[in-house]
Amino acid sequence: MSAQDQSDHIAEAAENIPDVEDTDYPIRIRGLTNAFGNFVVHEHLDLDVRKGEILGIVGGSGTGKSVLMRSIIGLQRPSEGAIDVFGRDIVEAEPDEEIGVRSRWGVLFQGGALFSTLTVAENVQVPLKQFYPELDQELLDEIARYKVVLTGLPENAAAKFPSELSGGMKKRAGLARALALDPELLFLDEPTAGLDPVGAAKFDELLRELTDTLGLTVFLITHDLDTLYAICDRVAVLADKKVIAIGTIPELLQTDHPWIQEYFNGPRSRAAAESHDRGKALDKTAGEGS
Ligand SMILES: Nc1ncnc2c1ncn2[C@@H]1O[C@H](COP(=O)(O)OP(=O)(O)OP(=O)(O)O)[C@@H](O)[C@H]1O
Repeated sequence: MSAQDQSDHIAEAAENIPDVEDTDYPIRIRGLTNAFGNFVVHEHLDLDVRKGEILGIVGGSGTGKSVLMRSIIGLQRPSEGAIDVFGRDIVEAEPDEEIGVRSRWGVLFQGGALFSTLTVAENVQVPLKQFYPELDQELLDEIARYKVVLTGLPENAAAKFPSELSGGMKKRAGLARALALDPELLFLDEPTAGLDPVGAAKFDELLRELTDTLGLTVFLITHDLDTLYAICDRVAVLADKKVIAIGTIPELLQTDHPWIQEYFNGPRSRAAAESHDRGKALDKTAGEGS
């Protein structure tokens, strides 16, 4: 497809995005197609992310969850389609062009992706220096310390290198960096992968708490069924190159797509659901007793 054709398709898709108050849906995607050569990952995919929600993104391995995230943050130019973030067109913008939204999101990539030669504080300061080069070092240090503590790390973790941290601490440090710019939108790619169940549950708890207190909207790629039950408001399912369903888990269970049935009705999902229900019952008992 020529560059002109590509632009025409994108412009056409953009017209299909209804003109609503952008704050209701910080992310709106219409007709997204991503392909690598002849291999099509997404085909005419639509998705709306609601303000204030934690949206879980699930799908089999290779269904394009990470590619979808990369498209939204402008790291993967789609072959067709429109992606609006806070009402700004991401697809048409050049990667370095200042379009006023890049500082409004934070990203935690798969594996944390901390710079190994920088301390945690210096890692947190990377986006700050990029967007606010005029900030003096004293203020940078203060902001980094605050973000470190915000994510539940001890203050002395700020001076440590990633190699000196446990897996769970590294995830928190990555989260601290993702929160450096006080974003409204947070993208997380499998944040609890590799954590033990207790560490994963604590990370989930932290994420829910931060989402509610900071008013975040969260795009969360995960394979972790406990995470889906514990903290996601809705779940979007990627299959057949599209978002085939989106809703709460009970709503998804109403659909008869085989992957959804297998995923949410399988033994692992039932165990996660039961554990979640037990947790809620215990919370209720504790609440009544106090
Ligand atoms: N830069 C690239 N070049 C070629 N193919 C790519 C590229 N990036 C991703 N792909 C392919 O696109 C498909 C979707 O990849 P993606 O990483 O988004 O999957 P995923 O759903 O996140 O998978 P997983 O759950 O295993 O992490 C895969 O088949 C992958 O090999």
